[in-house]
Amino acid sequence: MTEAPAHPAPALWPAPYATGAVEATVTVPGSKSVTNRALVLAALAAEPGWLRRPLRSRDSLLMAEALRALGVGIEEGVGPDGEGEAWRVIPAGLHGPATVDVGNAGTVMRFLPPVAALADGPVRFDGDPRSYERPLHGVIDALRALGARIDDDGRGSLPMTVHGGGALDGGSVEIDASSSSQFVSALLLSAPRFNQGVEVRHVGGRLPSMPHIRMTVDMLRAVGAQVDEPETGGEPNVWRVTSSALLGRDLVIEPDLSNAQPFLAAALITGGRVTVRDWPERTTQPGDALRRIFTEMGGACELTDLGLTFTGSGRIHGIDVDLSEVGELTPGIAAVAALADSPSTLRGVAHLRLHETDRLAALTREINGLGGDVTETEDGLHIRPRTLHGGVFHTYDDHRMATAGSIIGLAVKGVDIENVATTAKTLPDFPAMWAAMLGVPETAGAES
Ligand SMILES: O=C(O)C1=C[C@@H](OP(=O)(O)O)[C@@H](O)[C@H](O)C1
Ligand SMILES: C=C(OP(=O)(O)O)C(=O)O
Repeated sequence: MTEAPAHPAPALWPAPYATGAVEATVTVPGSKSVTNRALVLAALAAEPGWLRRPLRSRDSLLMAEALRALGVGIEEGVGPDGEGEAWRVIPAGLHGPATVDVGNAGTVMRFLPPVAALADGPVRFDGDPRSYERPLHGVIDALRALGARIDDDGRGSLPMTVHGGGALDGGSVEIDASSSSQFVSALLLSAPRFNQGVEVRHVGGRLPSMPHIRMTVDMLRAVGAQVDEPETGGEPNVWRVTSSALLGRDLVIEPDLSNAQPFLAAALITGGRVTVRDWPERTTQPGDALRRIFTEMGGACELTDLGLTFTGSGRIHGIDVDLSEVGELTPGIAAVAALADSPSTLRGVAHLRLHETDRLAALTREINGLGGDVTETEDGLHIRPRTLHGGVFHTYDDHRMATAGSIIGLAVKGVDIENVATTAKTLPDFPAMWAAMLGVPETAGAES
């Protein structure tokens, strides 16, 4: 985690305080994880495809821009049925030289180097300062073992150049993906285009974010790839993808259930009722676990034809929970836990120290800055609820820190979120959506 910036003065957004029970119905934009996988798979397909209701945010636009730089056609417009936004993806030969800005998007920095290895020239990868600190060695080492040439000046991280050779051998590789499941997803997504496909064997400590690997496998199968994996009878910690052509599909992107979290939390915290439209009946998104986790923290949910309705009970309970599978939900759960009637222990998320910021340190510092009592453990947080007071909640360029602070602001007067605009990484309209949920005017400071 970088120090909270002292100069220039950060833009502050007064987080709206909820004066009563929140009653709202919300449409949450498309999933970042599904959109960015769909873009990669469509770009590697043998025929054009459609993405309907894609997420339009910093992370997905960086992915689209990078694929365009490699020669892929991506036309943004409305779908053939005239309903909502749809992007047409037209695969083409992948060309270098090209440059890719990954921003601070894990999906872009991990999923695209294998695609770049298939290009016919050098592809330079660079990004935000934080992207230099996020682990990438799993992808770099694996690609080298599979036949790619990569110049990273020996750092094992960004910036780097992938010298695409027009094709990649592929084959068997061992990786330690305990610091990010995205290493596995990255290799699997491009593997149908490797000459020999791939066999990825994870050999390190516990693999986090398993639902995201399931999402990768499901989406590969949906475009015709043949995948063997542990959960359908394969060897533990081994994934195999066969070399094959991929279909161009017409895919409707699910709403981002992790970005639904603050809205469901609003119902939980205020004893209100919030419906998130179009919640999928079946999904690999980790956000689906909120149904169980938030119910345990106080409240009830119901899945109907309209979506998921969560009703708060007026009480918020602490929770002892392993979040290893659903790490990206941790900031929002920590925020709710800080307002609960009993302590919480959040476990299994040591790898969050390598996310957009060191999320364990950032949550501890910012909740304690409002009068909270949070301690870091080896693999998570221990949160003892205290009466909180207003103050500045710093976000460290982390979208989920901004939404976590906003959750606390619903119950605590005078919380100012520094740089709420960082939510643009995955949810650019967050301040307006939050104000609309509460029926209040959008406040200043949100636009900078
Ligand atoms: O594959 C994906 O789309 C993601 C995987 C997870 O990464 P880690 O396994 O690095 O936590 C998750 O936290 C991230 O938000 C999105
Ligand atoms: C960890 C996250 O993002 P990324 O895809 O950049 O890893 C996240 O969105 O919580």
